[in-house]
Amino acid sequence: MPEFETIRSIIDRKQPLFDDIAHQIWNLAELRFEEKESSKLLSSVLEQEGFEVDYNVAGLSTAFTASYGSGSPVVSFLGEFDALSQLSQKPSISYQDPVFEGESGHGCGHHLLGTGALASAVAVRHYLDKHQLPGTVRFYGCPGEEGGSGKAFMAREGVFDDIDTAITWHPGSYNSLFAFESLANYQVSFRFKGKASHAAASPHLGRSALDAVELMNVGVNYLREHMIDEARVHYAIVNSGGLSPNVVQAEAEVLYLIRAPELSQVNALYKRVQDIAKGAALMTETTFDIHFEKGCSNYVRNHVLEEQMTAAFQAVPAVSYTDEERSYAKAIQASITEEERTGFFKDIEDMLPDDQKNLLDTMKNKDLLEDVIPTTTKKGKNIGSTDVGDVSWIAPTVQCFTTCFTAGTPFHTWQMVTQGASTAAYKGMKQASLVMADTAIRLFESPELISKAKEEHQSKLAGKSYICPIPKGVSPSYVR
Ligand SMILES: Nc1ccc(C(=O)N[C@@H](CCC(=O)O)C(=O)O)cc1
Repeated sequence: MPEFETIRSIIDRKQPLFDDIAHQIWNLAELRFEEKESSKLLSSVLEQEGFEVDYNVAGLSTAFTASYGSGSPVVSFLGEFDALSQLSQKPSISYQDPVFEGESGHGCGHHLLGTGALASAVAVRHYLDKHQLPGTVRFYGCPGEEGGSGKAFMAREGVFDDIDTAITWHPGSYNSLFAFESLANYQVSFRFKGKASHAAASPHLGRSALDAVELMNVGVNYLREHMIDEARVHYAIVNSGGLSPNVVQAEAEVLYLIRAPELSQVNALYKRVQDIAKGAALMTETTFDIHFEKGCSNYVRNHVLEEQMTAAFQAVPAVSYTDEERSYAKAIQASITEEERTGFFKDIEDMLPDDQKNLLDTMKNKDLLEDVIPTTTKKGKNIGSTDVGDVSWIAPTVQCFTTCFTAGTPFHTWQMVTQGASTAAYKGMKQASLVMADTAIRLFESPELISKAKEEHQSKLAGKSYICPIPKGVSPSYVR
């Protein structure tokens, strides 16, 4: 069993630095694959801690790895640090107010995610030294999770091939294992070309690419009734062909995100969406080409590792909040709708084991949930997609959520951005660091757990092996 006090004292000593790094990344709010400064901040801490750092990993300028120690086992932590566009927001307030209108913000807490995972790697590095434990601890600086699937690009180049396990977390509004599967997806754009013309004088000579986009979307909307319930297809018109209604739009582009529980199902849907695009082109006498942006795999859970993380959660004391933190959480609650809050607690109810549903009664009165929510091995609800899925196909992977935000805070909102800079969020980050470090040390101390986790992994994959959903030759796409 890990000496929890050792882990805690390492992290305690360095926590002011970690909080400062997270806060700087929050301020930078760099978008996918452009996280130059954020990546540098994290890698420089690891360099100072004696890790060997590789930059430009997999040809991505903001991806890096940092390793400490040698030989096996190789226990890794995954850290993200990208922000979301259009979510600029002032810190620690309870109303929407951007710092700079239209700029980016950390609406998914990745400033905490990357820094919290880094703190675990640092703690484990010192712990290994102190206890003379063999093996390698590695931190993966993973850019572009949002709409970029940076980890899938890294996986395509074999960057994760020698790891034994991967550990990560995600900031959230409760403490628990990440007890969900996630959806595999493809992100693909369809660029239609038509012919410009004067829309009043010679409309008969024009062929509208925008019409093609609209017809394609209508076609896909009819497809929805005839696809599996768990699938999701969304689109954004990223080029509507211009701002003049009196010019027939000669070009237009629509970006699709196609999701399903398995990549094979995504692929089948993708073929049907392509047929719809062909139909739209035929109807409008336009042409189109396809630009494959990225894809990611579904997340494979590992219960052997989850058991260790559950034990780690029990070793870490519950966070206590100040009156000020509680009243801030309450103030944010005022901006969260009844439906959002009800849905949030319904999700927790679904997650709880049948004989522990009563835990919900006390939680329902709270804004900041310090409780650890027990989970089961049953399939959780659909939470979207994550490129952690790709890593989970390569090696046994485990993740948790910790409470960083008030109950019911929806992801990708100004509420998440503003709370991301609050002291309660940093407490959640620290709790995650402690849980992840404790989990990792359990694996270093009992490598047979890794063998068991690998057996489970092999049996879950049932003979299949990882195939990167992103074809060779596709390069990462930036936010437009
Ligand atoms: N623990 C989480 C992991 C991922 C997400 C999330 O929102 N992911 C994006 C990723 C989309 C993508 O694959 O590009 C999504 O599902 O829309 C949310 C919580």
